[in-house]
Formats: sequence, C-alpha cells, structure tokens
Amino acid sequence: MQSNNAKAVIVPLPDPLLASASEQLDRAAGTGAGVSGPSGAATMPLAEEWLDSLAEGLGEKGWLELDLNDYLPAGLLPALANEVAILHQTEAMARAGIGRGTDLVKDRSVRRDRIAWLEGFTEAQAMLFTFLDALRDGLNRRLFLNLKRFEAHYATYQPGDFYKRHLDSFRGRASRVVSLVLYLNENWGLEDGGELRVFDSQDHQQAVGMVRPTAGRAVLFLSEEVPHEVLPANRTRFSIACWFRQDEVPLPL
Ligand SMILES: O=C(O)CCC(=O)C(=O)O
Ligand SMILES: [Fe+2]
Repeated sequence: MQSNNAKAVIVPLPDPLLASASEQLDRAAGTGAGVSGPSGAATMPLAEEWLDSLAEGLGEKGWLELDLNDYLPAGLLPALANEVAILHQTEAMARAGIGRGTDLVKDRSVRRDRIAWLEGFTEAQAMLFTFLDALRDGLNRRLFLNLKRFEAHYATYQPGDFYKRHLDSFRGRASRVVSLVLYLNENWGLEDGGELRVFDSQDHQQAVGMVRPTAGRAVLFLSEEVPHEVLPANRTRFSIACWFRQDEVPLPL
C-alpha cells in the first residue's frame, strides 16, 4: 500500500543538476514531519565545553564525528536499537523516497533505505528528543542558528543498500540546517561496510572523511553544505537521522 507517512525531504546530488534539484525541494516544502522537541519541562544539561567543541567543528569545517556514548543517558542506545530492530522485523518501515507527501519519488537508484519517523511517544524516543532539544539549544546559543525544531527518523539499510551522494537541504531554504546521524549497531566492523563518506563543503568531489556506523558514533554536519553518501552495507545497518530546522512547526490543516 502507498504510505503517506514517508515525508523525508531528500535531495539527490547529481552535480550538474545541483541548482535544478532545489526545485524538487520547493515542491516538497511546507509539510514538515511535524515532529518537534518535547513540550514538557524535561531538560538534559549538556556539558558546555562539549557544546563548544561541536559549534567549533561545525563552524570550522562544517562537520564532525562524535562519540555520543558518554553524552546519552545509559541504556538509551540499546533501547533505540531494540525499537528499530522490532520495526524492521515487523516490516513497519516504509521505503524512503525523495521529496515529500504526494511528490514523493521512490528512486531506487539514489537511495534504498527504509525509514520510520520518530514521534517521541516511547520512553526512549522521548529521552532522545530531550537530548536533541538540549543540543538544539546549545547550538543556537553558540552559532545563532535560530534552530526552531527537529525531526528524526529511523533508517534501515539492508545488505547492498546505499544512499548516493547528496545534500540534505539547499542554502537559503531555512529548512534543514544541521543534520545529526546517530548509529545503532553494536560492534560494526570495517568488514561490514556501510560507512558514511563525507565530502568537502567547498569541493564536492573531494572525500574528506569516512564514518564507521557503529553504536554511539554520530556525525553532525551543516545540511546545506556538506555532501555525503552511504556506502553499501554488508549487514543490516540501523541509524537515526535527525534534522534541526529553522522553519516553524507547520500549522495543522
Ligand atoms: O545513515 C547515514 O549515515 C546518512 C543518512 C543520510 O544521509 C540521510 O538520511 O540523509
Ligand atoms: Fe543525508
């Protein structure tokens, strides 16, 4: 059945078509996933020096690799990994596409992953949202990005799945501004493949980093500036992709 809930704004990056691809995003705009930080009072203080180092990394080269093991509450990563494994087993994940809603194009030559949006209703998701909100606030205080909300989805890549080089957003859209991808597989070895390859924000052809998608590792980058690609994995790869956005929560219809 055609599902309505796969709402990712995903922009493939065929280099010569970079500009025209933003039209695709135009069509896709305006129907956010509707997921935002918790409205309750829950907060999670994050170390100021750590936030400083994130802001510095984003400011200097546009991206950085992180180890979140020491910053997330104990037990959160396994709980999230458990959730996505269940979603995966029950085939509750929808094929990811490019664009949003009715414009969604399922182009298997660009991306092959499957996704499920986080709503914040489970304890683990609520805890992650509290963390994401603290991160949003910490980045705003340092970089004056005016990030208003975030959205997040689980993604699964089965063996052979990939996501070709792309940007998550286009400059000036005030939509997705900062991306965070968080990995959930325990003991992901080099032989498992599935690395995130990161490209230079100036020279989009030049690879500048490879991130091994193992539990607790994460990558933070400027959505509009840093091209990246997911290399084919040799076993099922679990992650959460989050985007901090500058636009407001869409009004209910
Ligand atoms: O899973 C990853 O490493 C990156 C995923 C990604 O680029 C995306 O969902 O836009
Ligand atoms: Fe991406």
